[in-house]
Amino acid sequence: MSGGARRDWGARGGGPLRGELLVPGDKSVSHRAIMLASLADGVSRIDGFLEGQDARATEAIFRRLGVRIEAPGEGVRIVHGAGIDGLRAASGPLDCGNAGTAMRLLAGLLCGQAFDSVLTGDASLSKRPMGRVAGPLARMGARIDSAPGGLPPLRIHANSGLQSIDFTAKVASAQVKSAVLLAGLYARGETVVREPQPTRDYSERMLAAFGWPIEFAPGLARLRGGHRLRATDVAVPADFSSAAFFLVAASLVPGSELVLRRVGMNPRRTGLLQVLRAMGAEIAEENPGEQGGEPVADLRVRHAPLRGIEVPRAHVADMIDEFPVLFVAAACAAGTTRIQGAAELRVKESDRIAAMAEGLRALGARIEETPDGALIHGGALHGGQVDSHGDHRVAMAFAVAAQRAAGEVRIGDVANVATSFPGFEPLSRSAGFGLDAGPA
Ligand SMILES: O=C(O)C1=C[C@@H](OP(=O)(O)O)[C@@H](O)[C@H](O)C1
Ligand SMILES: C=C(OP(=O)(O)O)C(=O)O
Repeated sequence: MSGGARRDWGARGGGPLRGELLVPGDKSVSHRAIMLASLADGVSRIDGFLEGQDARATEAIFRRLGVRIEAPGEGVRIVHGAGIDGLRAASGPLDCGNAGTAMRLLAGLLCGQAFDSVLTGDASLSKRPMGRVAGPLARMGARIDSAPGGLPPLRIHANSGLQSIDFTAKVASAQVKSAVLLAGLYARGETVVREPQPTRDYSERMLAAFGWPIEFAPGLARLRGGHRLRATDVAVPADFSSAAFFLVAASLVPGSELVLRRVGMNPRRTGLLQVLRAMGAEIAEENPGEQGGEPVADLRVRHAPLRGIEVPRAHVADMIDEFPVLFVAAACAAGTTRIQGAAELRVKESDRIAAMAEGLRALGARIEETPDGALIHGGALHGGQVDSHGDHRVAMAFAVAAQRAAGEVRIGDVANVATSFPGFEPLSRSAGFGLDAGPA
């Protein structure tokens, strides 16, 4: 589940980047579409489903929980909803693979069921903190056992009466918010989640689309237990986080012009766009529209010289998955970029501050790490050997760095790119990236 055999890349600048690209479907939306469609009454169709390992892990888990899911074509799923109380116990543990989203949202959802479940993950997920969901869920009356330190695996005991809570989260995390809201579907009374900074609101929007009464505004969500979900079709937009690699690459490589088609533009996801523009990037939004209740647009990006900035803390949650590639933009910009308030990066698939600082230094960049960010001094990059630490976003960020580096960049341990961005290699090559799969 965690990407299979080790793979490496050899990457180098291949000249200007050009063309029109459609990146795969949004990962956050794909996870949630499977979950809510599985719990709904009736049949839902999902189009644009991400055929990546993370979303497929969630799909496989719901099949094991007794839900019939057909896959008639690439990116299409027909989900025969089991109803809000229709899931069945699976025999054996449920493997979330590399997906923090799967494990944390499922923790919330499964503590509302009439049976016990065990959630496991790969080596990376097994090091990620689950106390942040187990804590509030325990306050709701859930019984969840974890390994020492609040780590996976999680054993979730059958629901013996969940109570609603009014929960003020310490970390800005859509996964924590979603876990509490999903448990709230099964709780008596009104569940309220308050956030220190607003995070992506896909769970809220999608619950509303499936007919569950919910009130939400940036930083706040409230719902009551005891309703039912109505099947609905979901059209998943292209993932902004996947488009981000091309936004930065085309900005950095002279002569480039790329169009990223039909990209999801939920304002809680597009912080990188504001930050890149403040750095001098030329990115235009064209053909704005709507897909599956989400704003979408084509993004046209042209090469432009970038300058370092202080990244506003207010944007951090809105670009939490884009920091690896922002590190690359900053390392190639004129002047210094300061990142603060981003300690969450240390508990993602890898410690993304350490992984990016280590790799960019190996390519000649000057970076000072801080506990919650970094100071990145822009300059020229040379070739070298870097390690992605098994982290998909770190691997793709270094493939972008290589397009601007003076020599070849060898990137170790890239198999996990398939968790979020299947087809990254051919798609990026079609845009002009120099990128080969090398020997291990
Ligand atoms: O809810 C989601 O779908 C996600 C929330 C974010 O995690 P946190 O909630 O841990 O910040 C993000 O990093 C992850 O890729 C997807
Ligand atoms: C952090 C990420 O995902 P998850 O938490 O679902 O593993 C990511 O995709 O960058």
